[in-house]
Amino acid sequence: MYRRLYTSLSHTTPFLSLPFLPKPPTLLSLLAKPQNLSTRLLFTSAAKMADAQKSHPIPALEKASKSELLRALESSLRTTFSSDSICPSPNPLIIVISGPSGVGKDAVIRKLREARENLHFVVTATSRGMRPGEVDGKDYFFVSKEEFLSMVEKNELLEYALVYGEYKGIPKKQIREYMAKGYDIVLRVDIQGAQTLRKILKDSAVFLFLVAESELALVERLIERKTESKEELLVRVATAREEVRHVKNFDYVVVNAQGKLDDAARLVGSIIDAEKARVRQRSAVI
Ligand SMILES: Nc1ncnc2c1ncn2[C@@H]1O[C@H](COP(=O)(O)OP(=O)(O)OP(=O)(O)O)[C@@H](O)[C@H]1O
Repeated sequence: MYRRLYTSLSHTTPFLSLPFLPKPPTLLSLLAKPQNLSTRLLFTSAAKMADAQKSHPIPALEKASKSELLRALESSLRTTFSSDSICPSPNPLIIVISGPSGVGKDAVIRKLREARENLHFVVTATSRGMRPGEVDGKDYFFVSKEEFLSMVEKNELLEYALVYGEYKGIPKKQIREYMAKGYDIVLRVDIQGAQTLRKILKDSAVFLFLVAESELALVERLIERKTESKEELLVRVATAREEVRHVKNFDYVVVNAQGKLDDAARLVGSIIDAEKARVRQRSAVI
């Protein structure tokens, strides 16, 4: 092709001797020198290796021990092999788990807590009453409305919201303390909270959206939980329908299908593992 272009140009435009166009390479010149940069580099480093081998011969592989071979390789390369980690340790990660009411956020987090270490599950402060089985300081910090508003006043919360008539908010202090110790942070928020956190944290945190396999499954789950009044149930179901549209603002979507809680928790764990292996790490500052 190159030869054809060169020939046709020099034939059709005789007044142009085309000094800017180099002559096509001859077969001999092709054989004589390496053509591209990588071949040339290979050639050069192979030549260097051959020199090094002459001055520091590497013993026969079948006769030398591993440490003899290591020493010989080191002296050939004129450097020692470092046992330092090749990759720096990953940054502490902030994982935001959200989804419609009753989808299983608490249930998935409970499973995750059993299965993984080095995760800190931020305990949210709330002004709502305690549900049966909940423990203060473990499930939530249950505070009065006045106490909650005082925390807001002192700028102690990363984000807060009024949800179904009750306040919920994330204390900053806990996040800072645990991130300083190298823990990954799990935040459990409703969709409204996730939207606010996205604005504050942008891409420095990873956002997971939990969904049921269908709208029907979600409603059945809420009915079976038996923690809502008729009126609350209606509001939550209507809200959930609207909330599913927000999935596009999240990084990952995890289906928590009926009876498949373990699978959902495992998938969340795999997402955390993948995030820890990212080349460009997220870096959150609170
Ligand atoms: N995969 C699942 N299969 C069956 N039941 C489930 C599954 N996941 C959660 N549940 C049950 O569904 C109900 C709602 O779950 P959970 O309380 O964890 O939801 P939530 O998203 O935290 O709700 P809210 O935002 O209202 O607090 C609970 O009774 C829980 O045990």
